[in-house]
Amino acid sequence: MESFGTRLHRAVTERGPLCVGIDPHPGLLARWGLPDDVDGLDRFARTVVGALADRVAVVKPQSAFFERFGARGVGILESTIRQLRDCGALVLLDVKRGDIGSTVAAYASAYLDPSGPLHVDAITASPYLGVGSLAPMFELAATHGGGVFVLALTSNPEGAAVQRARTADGRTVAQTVIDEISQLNRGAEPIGSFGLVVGATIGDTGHDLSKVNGPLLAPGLGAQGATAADLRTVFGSSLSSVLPSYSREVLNAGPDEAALRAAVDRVLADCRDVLAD
Ligand SMILES: O=c1ccn([C@@H]2O[C@H](COP(=O)(O)O)[C@@H](O)[C@H]2O)c(=O)[nH]1
Repeated sequence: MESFGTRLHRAVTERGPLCVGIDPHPGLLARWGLPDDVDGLDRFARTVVGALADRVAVVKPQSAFFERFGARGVGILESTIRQLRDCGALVLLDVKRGDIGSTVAAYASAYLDPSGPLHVDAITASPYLGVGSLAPMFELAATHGGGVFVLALTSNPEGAAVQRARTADGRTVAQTVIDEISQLNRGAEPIGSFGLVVGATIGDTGHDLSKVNGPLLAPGLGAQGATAADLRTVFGSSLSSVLPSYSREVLNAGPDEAALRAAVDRVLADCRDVLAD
C-alpha cells in the first residue's frame, strides 16, 4: 500500500502544487444564485467537483459548511468526497479534530478507515490536547495510507498568542508541534505523510521547518490577504514542501465552470513561479 506522502508527491507532480477548498459560505451561495439550503449546497459542491476535480491535486472540503445543514449536509459531504476521489483528486477534509486519545481513535476511524462512509485521504487535526493525543490518528493513517495535517502556525491573527507562546525549554508551542511531526516523518521518501498547517499570512516568524520532511499546507492566500510571493518570506528554504491552499479566491469566480478553471490556472501559475525558485 502506498503512503499518503507518496500519493501526494505524485498528484502534485502530475497536477501541480495546489489545494482548492470547497467552502460554501452563505455569501458564496448567494453570489452563485443558489439558495442557502441543502439543495444549494449540493449544487455548489457538484459544480466545484465538475469544474476542478479532474485537474487539482488536492481538494479540501471545509466540513463546517456541510455540517451546518445537519445530517443531510453531511450526506452531501459524503457524496462530494466520493465524487472527488472518483475524479482522481486527493481529498483533504478540513475538520481540525483533536481530543483525548480514546476519542481521537474514534475520529480516526471516522475519517481514515477505508470502510467508513466519510473516508478521506487526509484530515486536519488540532494539537492543543498535546501532539501525543493524536497518536491514534497517526497510527491509523500509517496503516491505511492516509495523512494528517496538524495545525502549527495558523493564518488567523488570534493564533499567535497561543502558538508563539514559549514553553519551559524556550521553544514556542508551534516549534514543539513542528519538531514532533518532524520525528514522525523521519526517513520517509519521497515525503512523509504527516503535514503541518502554516498560514501564508504570518510573515517570517523564525520557526525552523527544515526537518519536517512532510507537506506544509499554506492557507490564507487570496481572501485572507496573503499573496503567492509571501510564501517566500514564510517558508524560505522549505518552499519545495509547500502546498498552497485557496478557497474563496477561486470560488468567487463561480458558478461558471470555465471561470473556475481559469481561476485555478491563474493561482497555480502564481504559485509555480514562486515555488520553482
Ligand atoms: O490556519 C488556517 C487553517 C485552516 N484554514 C481554512 O482554510 C480555508 C481558507 O479559506 P479562504 O477562503 O481561502 O480564506 C478555510 O476553510 C479555513 O477554515 C485557514 O484559513 N487557516
